[in-house]
Order: sequence, then structure tokens, then C-alpha cells
Amino acid sequence: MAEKKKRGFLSKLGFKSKDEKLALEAAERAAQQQQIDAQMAARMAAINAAALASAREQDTGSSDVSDAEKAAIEAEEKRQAEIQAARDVERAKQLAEEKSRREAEEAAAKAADDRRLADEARLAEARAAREAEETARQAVEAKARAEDAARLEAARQAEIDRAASEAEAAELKRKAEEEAAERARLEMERLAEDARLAEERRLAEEAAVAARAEEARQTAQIERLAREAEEAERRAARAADRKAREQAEEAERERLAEERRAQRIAAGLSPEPEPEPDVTAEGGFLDRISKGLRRSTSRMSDQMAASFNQRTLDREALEDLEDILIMADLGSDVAEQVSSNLAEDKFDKQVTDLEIKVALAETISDILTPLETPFVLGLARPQVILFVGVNGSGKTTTLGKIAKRFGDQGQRVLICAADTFRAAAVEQLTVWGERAGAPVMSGKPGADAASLVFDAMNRARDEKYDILMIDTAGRLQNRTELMDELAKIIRVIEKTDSSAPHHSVLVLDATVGQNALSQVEAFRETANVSGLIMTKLDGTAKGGVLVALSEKYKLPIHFIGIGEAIEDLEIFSAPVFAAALSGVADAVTPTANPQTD
Ligand SMILES: Nc1nc2c(ncn2[C@@H]2O[C@H](COP(=O)(O)OP(=O)(O)OP(=O)(O)O)[C@@H](O)[C@H]2O)c(=O)[nH]1
Repeated sequence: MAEKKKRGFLSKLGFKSKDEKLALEAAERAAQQQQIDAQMAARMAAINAAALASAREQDTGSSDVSDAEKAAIEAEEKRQAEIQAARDVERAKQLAEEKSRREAEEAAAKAADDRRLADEARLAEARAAREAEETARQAVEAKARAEDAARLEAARQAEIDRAASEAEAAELKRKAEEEAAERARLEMERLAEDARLAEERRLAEEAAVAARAEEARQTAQIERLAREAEEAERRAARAADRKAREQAEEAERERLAEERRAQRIAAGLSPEPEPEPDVTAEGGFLDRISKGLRRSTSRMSDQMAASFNQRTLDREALEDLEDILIMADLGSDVAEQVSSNLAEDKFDKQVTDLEIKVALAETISDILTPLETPFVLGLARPQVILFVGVNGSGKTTTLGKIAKRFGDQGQRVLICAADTFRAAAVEQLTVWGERAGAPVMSGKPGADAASLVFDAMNRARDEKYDILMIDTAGRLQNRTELMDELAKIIRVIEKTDSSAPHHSVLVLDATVGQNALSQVEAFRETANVSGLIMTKLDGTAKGGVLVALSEKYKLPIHFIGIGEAIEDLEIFSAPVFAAALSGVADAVTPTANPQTD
């Protein structure tokens, strides 16, 4: 098609196709041939006319026709001959032209035919090519469709297979889970049954222990009541003695005073003033504790004296008071209690620092009195006493001081140096043990403390010691692995004697101030602390922390340490501690000699 278009366009421009050129050439050649033929026909006509004239000459040679006629005839004949010849030439020419035109037309028709045939052939060829192309394309499409269909079929089959295998796997999993759940349920039932039986056993054991404990408590109570009755009797006797002595002394004093008055009157002098009564003796209990707590007391006393010299107790004064108490480590709860107790009676009134100290002493005493708990040994033997606390809180020293007291009371004491980390602790205990007359069991440095405690428990039981005192290594409350070791020691003790340890004493260093609260928190949980001893109250201004932690944790308090010497461990007395810490003792004790630091 494109070829055909191209040719039509070329012929319009005057270009001839190859066939047209051939046809034109053939027509030219035919025209030339016709010319040649016409020339030949003219020459033949001239020859014929000459031959006709000579024949006539011969026929007429002897006739009488004039020469002019003869010439006219001859000229006429010649003209006729020439006309004829020209007609012949013209005719021949026309024929030749007619022929060459026909041939040209035929050639053109043929060329057009050829072109048409060629175009048709080309069109047929193109159609065939297109059809072949179409067939091939259809074949490719058909193949692709077939492949797609095969692929889809394969995918569908694969999906069916996958779903089937998933369903099978899910079914297997479900069955396995069912079986596992059933096994777990049976195991839970078994464990629950075991636990129930164990609980029954435990309850039975607890009931037995409780019955024994109750029996022991009742016995102890009877003994205590008996002791108390004896003591009351002794006290009553002593009081009666003292009263009689005091009455006698008073009578003597009055007699002497009367005598002196009489002598002075007789001598014309005025009577002498009455002497102040001696409230506390120098070196007595209150005096010792007041001196021990001097650092804690003096700063607070000075601040109160400076702030409350005849001051009106308004809101600002109460806030100042709370600040002073909080700075003395008594804690905000205690500070609020003191200020609200004081405000009840004295708000908007003039107060002195002594009135404030008395209110403080009363509040402290109210908080501490329920916790004032003497260190009483139970009936079980050996009595196991465990000492716990952070490093350097004074465990070893305190244990030694108490061991000495027990030794003095005639108790047989065994000491276990379960502080296997610090070699010096063993030496320290050995010295204390010697003073108390108590053997000291120790292990190699770094040995397992729990196994040493196990051995000590067995030895104390086998050798019938009254008391086993166990000194443990100091450990910071945030060191989990050390707290775990302490828990292990306690488990070993409990395993050997389910009622032990009978006392689990937390030794606290007063100099750490508020940090003591977090120590109580941690040891209370791990060591099931039964009571407290606070040491180093002599070396700090933070003694108020004992009140703060008692208010919060309400743990029994057995002793307080007010120095390193053996006699510097005092049985805890709430009113005495309150009087000493508040500074009231200084105000009423003439022997007191406050020294500020
Ligand atoms: N001022 C004063 N010092 C005390 C008191 N109690 C103990 N100390 C001293 O505190 C220091 C530490 O006492 P230790 O008994 O070794 O303390 P610890 O808790 O056994 O120490 P670790 O075994 O390291 O945990 C020693 O120098 C004691 O003399 C006390 O009440 N007042």
C-alpha cells in the first residue's frame, strides 16, 4: 500500500515507472519505423510513376500528341502521383501513429495491469503477512492464556493443598494444646492437693507450735507476774525504806532547820532560804543519757532559745518550730504533732523555750513509750539472737556489750562470728568474747557464712548453751546479693530450729540520720527485724531520727549506744530519752553542763 502511494505521488511529479518508460520507447521506435515505411512508400510511388511515364512514352512515341499535352499529362500524373505518395505517406504515418498509440496504450494498459497485479500481489502478500501475523499473535495469546490458566490452576491447587495442610497442622496443634492443658490441669490439681496437704501439715505444726508457745507464754507470764510481784514487793519495800529514810531525813532536816532558825532568831538574824531539792544525782541514768545526747540536744536547744524567748505562738512561730525539729532529724510528722499539741493550749499566747521543750518531751515520750521494750530472753534454749545492719553500724561492739551483760548474769553464751568478710571483726569479737567469758566460733576469711551459722546452731544445741549470739557482716541495704546471703543465713537458722531466731536485732547508727529509715525498710523485710538498737547517739546531732523512724515503723527499741565503752549501752527508756533529747533534762538537772559543739 505504501509503495503504491509512493508511486502515484512520483508519477504526479512527472516521474515514470520502469514499465511506462519501456512503453514510451516502444512507441518511439514504432513511430520511427512508420516514418521509414512512409519514406519507402513515397520512393516506391515515385519509381512507379516514372515507370508509368516511360511506358506511356514508349506507347505514345510515334503518336501525334503534342509535347505540351504530353508535358501537362506528365505533370498531372506526376502531381497525382505525388499526391498519392503524400497520401500514402500520410496514411502510413497515421497508421504508424495509430499503431504506436495503440501499442503505447496497450503497453500502458499492460503496465497498469502489471502494476495492478503487482499491487494486488503485494496486497495479497501483505494480507497474508497480516493474517500470518494475526494467526501468530492469536497463537501467542492462546498460549499465554493457556499458560495463565495453567498457572491459576496450579496456584488454586497449591492454595487448596496449603489450606488442607494448615487445617491439619491447626488440628494437630489444637489436639497438642488440649493435651497440654489437660496435663497442666492435672498437674495443678496435684500441686493444689500437695499444697493443701502441706498447708494442713503446716497449720497442724503451727497449731502445735502455737500451743507450745502459748504454754511457754503462759508459763513466762506466770513467771513474769511472779517476778513482777516480787519486784513490786521489793520496790514497795525499797520505797517504804526510802520514804521512811526520806521522812527521817526530812524530819532531821526540819529539826536542824528549826534549830538553825531558832538560833538565828535567838541571834536576831533573819531565817535562811530553803535549799533547792536535788532532782537527779550526777552520773545517774538521766545524767548519762543527757550527756550522751548532748550534740543532738544542744543545737536544737540553742535554736529554740534564740527563737522562743517570750514569743507569741502564732502560725509563723509554729512554722519556725517545725523547721527546727525537722533540722534535728525528728521528721515532718513528729514536727507537726509537736506543733499541733503546742498550738492546742498555747496558740496566740506568749511561750518560752522551756514550755516548747516540755511539749516536745511529752510528744516524744508518747511516741516512744509503747516501743520501750526490754531485751527479754524467752524459754527456748539456746536463745538465738541475730545482729544485722549496715557496715560499721556498731553490730560487733553492741553484741560484745550485751554478751558481757549476759555473761555477768550467769548465762552461757556462744558467739558466732558470721562476718567472714572482715578479719578484724573476728579479732574484735574474740576480745569481747573473752570479756564476756564466751567462746567465739569463726570461719576462714571468705568462708560461707550460712554453713558457719549451721555449725554454730548445732554446737549451741549440743553443748546446751543458753544463748547463741550471731554477728553478721555489715551490708548496705541496696546490695541485693548480700541481702540474699542474709536471707540464706536466716533460712539455715529456721531449718535447724523453727522457733529461731528468737531475736533479730537491727543495729542502726544514729549518725546516718534519715538514711536509717531506708535501712529499717530493707532489713525489716529480709531479716524480719524484731527490735532496734541505735548506736553512736553520743557522736551526732541527728539523734532525733530515732523518733522519726519509731513514729513510722513502730519497732520495739531495746538499747541505745552512747559511747564505745562497755558501759555505754543503756536500756532504752522513753521518758528519759524524751527528756534528754528535748533538753528538758538539762533544764532540770543541776549537774548538767551543756557544751555546744
Ligand atoms: N561513739 C560511739 N561509737 C560506737 C558506738 N558503737 C560502736 N561504735 C564504734 O563504731 C565503730 C564500728 O563498730 P563495729 O561494732 O565494728 O561495727 P560493725 O557494725 O560490727 O561493723 P561491720 O562489721 O563492718 O559491719 C567502732 O569503732 C565502734 O567502737 C557508740 O554507741 N558510740
